[in-house]
Amino acid sequence: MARCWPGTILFSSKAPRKLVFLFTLSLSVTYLFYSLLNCYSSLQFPLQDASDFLQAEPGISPTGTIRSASLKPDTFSRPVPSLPAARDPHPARDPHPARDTHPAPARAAEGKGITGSTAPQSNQTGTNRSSKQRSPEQPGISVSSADQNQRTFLESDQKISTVLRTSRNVKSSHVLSLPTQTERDNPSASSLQFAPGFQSGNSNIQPTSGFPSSPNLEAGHSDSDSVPHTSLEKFSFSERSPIHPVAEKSSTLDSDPIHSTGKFSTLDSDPIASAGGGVVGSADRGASGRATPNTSDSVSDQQKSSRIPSHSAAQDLEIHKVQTAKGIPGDNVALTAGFSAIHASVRKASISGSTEQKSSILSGVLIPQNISGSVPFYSTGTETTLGSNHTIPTAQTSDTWDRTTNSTSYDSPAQSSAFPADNQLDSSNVLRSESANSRSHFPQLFDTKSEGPKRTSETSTSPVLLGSSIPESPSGSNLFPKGFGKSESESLPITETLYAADYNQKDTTKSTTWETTSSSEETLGSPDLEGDEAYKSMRGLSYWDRTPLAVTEMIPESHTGALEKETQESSTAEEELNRRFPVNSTPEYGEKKLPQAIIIGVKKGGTRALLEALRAHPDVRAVGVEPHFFDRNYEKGLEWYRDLMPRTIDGQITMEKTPSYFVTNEAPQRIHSMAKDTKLIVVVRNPVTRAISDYTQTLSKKPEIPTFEVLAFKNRTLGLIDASWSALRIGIYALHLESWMQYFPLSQILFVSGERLITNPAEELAKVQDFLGLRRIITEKHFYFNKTKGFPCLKKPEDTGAPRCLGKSKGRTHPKIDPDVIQRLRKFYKPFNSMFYQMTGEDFQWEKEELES
Ligand SMILES: Nc1ncnc2c1ncn2[C@@H]1O[C@H](COP(=O)(O)OS(=O)(=O)O)[C@@H](OP(=O)(O)O)[C@H]1O
Repeated sequence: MARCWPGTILFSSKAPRKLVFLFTLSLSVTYLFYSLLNCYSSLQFPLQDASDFLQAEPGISPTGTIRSASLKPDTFSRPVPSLPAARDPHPARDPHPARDTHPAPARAAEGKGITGSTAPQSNQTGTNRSSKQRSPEQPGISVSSADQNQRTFLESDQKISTVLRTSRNVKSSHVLSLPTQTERDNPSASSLQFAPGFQSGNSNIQPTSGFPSSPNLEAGHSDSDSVPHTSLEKFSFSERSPIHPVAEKSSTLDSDPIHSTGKFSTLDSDPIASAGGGVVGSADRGASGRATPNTSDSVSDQQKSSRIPSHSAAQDLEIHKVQTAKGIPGDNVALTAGFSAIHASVRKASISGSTEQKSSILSGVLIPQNISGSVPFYSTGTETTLGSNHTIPTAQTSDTWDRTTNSTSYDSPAQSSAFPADNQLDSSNVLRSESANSRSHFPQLFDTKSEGPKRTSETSTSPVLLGSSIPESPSGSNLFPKGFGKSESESLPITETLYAADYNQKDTTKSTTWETTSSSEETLGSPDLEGDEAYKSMRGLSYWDRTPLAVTEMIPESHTGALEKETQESSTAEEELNRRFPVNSTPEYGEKKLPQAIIIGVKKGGTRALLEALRAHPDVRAVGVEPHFFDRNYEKGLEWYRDLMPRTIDGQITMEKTPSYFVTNEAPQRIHSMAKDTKLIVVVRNPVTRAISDYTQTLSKKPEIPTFEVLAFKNRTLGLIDASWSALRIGIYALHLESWMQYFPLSQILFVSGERLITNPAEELAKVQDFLGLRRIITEKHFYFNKTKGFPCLKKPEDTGAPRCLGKSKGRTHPKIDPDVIQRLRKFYKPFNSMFYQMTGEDFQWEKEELES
């Protein structure tokens, strides 16, 4: 050390002392100068603690329960990444850029037809922008947020904070702040303290004036109450309404957040799987009243397990024990509130986060074990098969409007039974779903071309949560699940193994054996139309009836050649009809355009009924079958797609419907890339009924499949719902919607109630016509309720031709499902439904309907 000091050398020389002194002095001064300079630099860039990157965002909540944060402006040299309004967040990066998107704007000037006008033209921050059905003035949940309809992702090396979304009339922000490494290593540290309300099972729920569209909600209640608003000091997302300060005093969810009698709900029981009272009816179609053959649960859980490889029953049991020991019910309220934030966080982490970060985001958020009474458990999961190409060939499909009799009658069969107490829930499914849904945003983790995640060290922690989410101690002393905060290699094997097993075996088995997955029955080229007779009778019907298909509307032979096997087996009735009875009612003029509006979902929601009704509109031209372009046939290119479309003339809009788009990860980006002003319509239906309908469709093709009850559970004994089963997963609408919200403003998406489409089709059609910028031509005069069919059918305004009902593939008799299972599923979906209501600003009243059934 001394040798390095120059003064030592100098002093040992023979130089005069004065010189030596001066030289030493100058060296000292220089040294001092640089030291000071260095010190100054440190003061300028004190990067000691990642939490320093975050600063409270002013003006959100005086109580500080909202932990919205933003980057200190001088922290990074690069600008804070901020998502623009959904209008054009992702400039074209599509392999098939649309050459001619929509000449429709011309029509806008004429005041008819679709235009791009409803796409956000500015960076509006309001949530009810252009939807004619909703106005910004509408009351509803109001949750404070610094940013409306704007997302700001904040990240640092150790903390990720996400401010998420608003919806039409709901201003909200979800903030997720993840623990630092230190916090993870020392879980008992205060850093992972949940806000008092949350920790004690409370959440900062805002009582609101209710949804604008929910006049029938019980007084004093609002579905917004059931929307999970959690407030955590850290590790949380929270929402609160400045206009409902009382919420601070009482803000809890009870087991029935939506229909509880108190002002506020209390999350002190498992909203998903807790004991319920007498139940409540089956999810059978309320309008038909047809016989419902009993399909008893003939396959044991063990049998099912053997068929559906999953994580072991022992693991399930372990979870169960832990939960029981802690008295902790499963909970997906927290999950519901969380998955958006999680989704976004994962997405963000996928861009820049470390592997560990990715892992901690999910497992950390989803397994907050110190939350008494609201601990979600995630066991092993499987990947979903959504968007896969497994379409079961249809032997008896129909999509025509039958000639039937006229009457009006609505039946509403209801059953009830006691719902056994059970505090188990398998939310892993949701997590899997989330993981799956993150695929498109997680390119380095998922190979979207293949069925499973890439087997790289990077991917290993992505499916997260599964194995590593099993709590370490039932005592609650450990705040983190096994593997959390540990090295990647420590926690990885469990995750990797279980995930791989589930993914590669279980779902594949399901999807190939008894799964219809996302496919509906109207795949391009597949026969979903029946009754040539009915069709023949339709020819030449007056304007409001089904627009006769032009010859050009036929699927070109060249197109069908490349279609899937099952779709090649027979042509559609439409094709057949056009072959036999070529019509020239729509001459070969006009041009084929890419669709300006698409019914993107949901499968079994009532999409065919909607499209057929719309096709009665003279300004609508729609391809009769499902092109599946954005999920299965994308590589064929936009010209292929366009060529499928019917010709349109000025003032007409082109439409198609493919319900599986809604659950296809790539679809939002692809449609956005085609035309960002594309209008999207989603017909939604009670997810439980939808699932049964979905199952019924599969059952009609594959009678040998296990019962619904068997398929619905990962482990029925433990009450672990298998949301990886696509029939269930499709119904988590909020999850899927979020993907669309990355690309489209909500004002560009119309949600149609599948239930109201049956009970009041004219009203729904009015909404749709408004949304599409069409004249309100389809009205109640065009519908009648057909008792035989059990559904509304189109009637003729004049005495020509015949009324039309949808074919026999619509309105199948649902099998009778165990009421307990139905109840379990209702509880499972409830928080997701609530979130969906919040996101859309509409209460679809599924819970109310369930109570009444
Ligand atoms: N008017 C009318 N006629 C017949 N059926 C009607 C009608 N309106 C809505 N529905 C409901 O539509 C459900 C089928 O939904 P989809 O057309 O979206 O199914 S598919 O995804 O295209 O296969 C179908 O579901 P199931 O009853 O379970 O078969 C019907 O409930």
